[in-house]
Amino acid sequence: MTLNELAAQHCVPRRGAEHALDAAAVDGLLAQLPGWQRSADGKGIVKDFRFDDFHRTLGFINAVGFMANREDHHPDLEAGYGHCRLYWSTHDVGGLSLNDFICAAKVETLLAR
Ligand SMILES: C[C@H](O)[C@H](O)[C@H]1CNC2=NC(N)=NC(=O)C2=N1
Repeated sequence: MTLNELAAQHCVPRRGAEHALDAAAVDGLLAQLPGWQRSADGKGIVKDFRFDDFHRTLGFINAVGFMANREDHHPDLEAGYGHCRLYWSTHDVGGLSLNDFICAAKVETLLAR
């Protein structure tokens, strides 16, 4: 699946370990997402986004937050003056589901220009 095909999908509720993606599926999807990596805990994917100043960082956070509410799928955020680290994981699955990759792809399209 390409980045644009991922970004065109919408999250659906995914609950239970049967929705967890295996290592090969995660590798295949990560290959479509520039700069995204597995998190240290192995249960998520992360990327740190850099911005020139605080208001650009906050604008990004607000755009991500709006999308996340629409999708009912929410990232962990860690931010400072010029950066925001996003962490996507599916709590209801206890690891990575397709929802995490759909949202990561949507973040990439938010930034595309
Ligand atoms: C009912 C609703 O779909 C769930 O509570 C959603 C809300 N947002 C969520 N966000 C994330 N990151 N993981 C989830 O499992 C999750 N579950």
